[in-house]
Amino acid sequence: FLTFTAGSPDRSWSPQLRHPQRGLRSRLCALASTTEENAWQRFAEWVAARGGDMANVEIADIDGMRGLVAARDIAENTSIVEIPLTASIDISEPGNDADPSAPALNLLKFLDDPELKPYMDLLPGRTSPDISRMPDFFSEEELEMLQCPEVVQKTHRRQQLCATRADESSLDTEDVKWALCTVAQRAFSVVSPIDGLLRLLLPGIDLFNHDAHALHEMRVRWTLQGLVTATFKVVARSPIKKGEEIRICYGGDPFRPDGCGGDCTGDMALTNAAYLQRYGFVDDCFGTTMVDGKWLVKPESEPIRESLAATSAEEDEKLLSDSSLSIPAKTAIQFRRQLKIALKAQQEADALKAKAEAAKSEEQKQAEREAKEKAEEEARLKEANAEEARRQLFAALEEK
Ligand SMILES: C[S@@+](CC[C@H](N)C(=O)[O-])C[C@H]1O[C@@H](n2cnc3c(N)ncnc32)[C@H](O)[C@@H]1O
Repeated sequence: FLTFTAGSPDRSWSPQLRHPQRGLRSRLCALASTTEENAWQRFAEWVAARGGDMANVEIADIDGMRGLVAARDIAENTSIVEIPLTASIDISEPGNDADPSAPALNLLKFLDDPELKPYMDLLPGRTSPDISRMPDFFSEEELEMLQCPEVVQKTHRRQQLCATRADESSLDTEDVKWALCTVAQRAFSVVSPIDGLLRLLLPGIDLFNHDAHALHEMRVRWTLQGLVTATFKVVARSPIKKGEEIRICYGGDPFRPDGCGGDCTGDMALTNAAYLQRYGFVDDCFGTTMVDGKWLVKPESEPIRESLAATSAEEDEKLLSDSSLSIPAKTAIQFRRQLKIALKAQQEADALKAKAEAAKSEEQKQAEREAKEKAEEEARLKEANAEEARRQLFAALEEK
């Protein structure tokens, strides 16, 4: 692992907004004298001053991607990072939960708050790989390369929303898109016992990269100390050695306890369409492939299947060996290749299942039908008993 060292500043990690009212030009000049290393140190000190604890980790460049590595050995079941609610940045827009542009506009308002500078200085900027891989920044040609009309349509809607909001607020559309993507990648949705649904930036916790197999867990604990407050932490679920990169899982995996147990309808485990649109990358783990496969064989996915047929996974593989591909083009081809792999796997599994079904004798099929009916009858009975118990309880309470 390469930890960030002093050297020429990498401006791509800092927001590059061009709005003259915001005095960003002078801020970008000031940034030219910063280095990743001292930006990290200022950030870690800032988190500590706000009551957070990041002493167990440090920022690093791992094969070209920024993330967190263990600064020391970390024992199982201990906190890796802890951030109190008071160190979070609330970008919620009360009463407007459904509009993704609302927290994005709030992020833009906070961008030049001197109090928050150590955090804002670390946000990946408009030209960083993290942001360039978001479909919102793809050209029309690159969007077509996804071979997925559903994602293209959703991206067009997001682009239109950003253009409208930029127009209404006299902002640059690219800046609103940057903010929308940054919120999608980094903000957490949290249900507060007092305030309901909140959109929070959790400085430090948003530096963990994704691994579908990661065991480490994000937890929140609400407490009443005069005021309601909370602590957000990432807890080690296996021992971690100093220098190891630490990741968390962004979406459920069907095989994890919080996943769907192998019959996912996509509510818990994310599809690659969701990974791409929220985070700008493609996940090739087995669980995501399975969830993609189930999504892609559905009748309503016919337009996607037709579009994917334009090239084969093998052709896509060959295209990916071209080192001159732009970041968006590479991301788009990785995406469509992964969908083809998932679709083929699901179709083959379904064909095998159908063949096994056809090979069953009439007696076997009859026995299975009877077992299914029996199980359904038992479930109905159980529910009826529970309902009766509830009814009796309410009747007894009413009598009292
Ligand atoms: C919450 S941030 C994580 C920290 C981020 N890498 C940084 O430097 O600030 C999420 C973003 O990190 C990148 N990322 C995280 N995990 C990744 C993975 N497994 N593959 C590719 N990119 C990943 C993506 O750009 C994603 O949107």
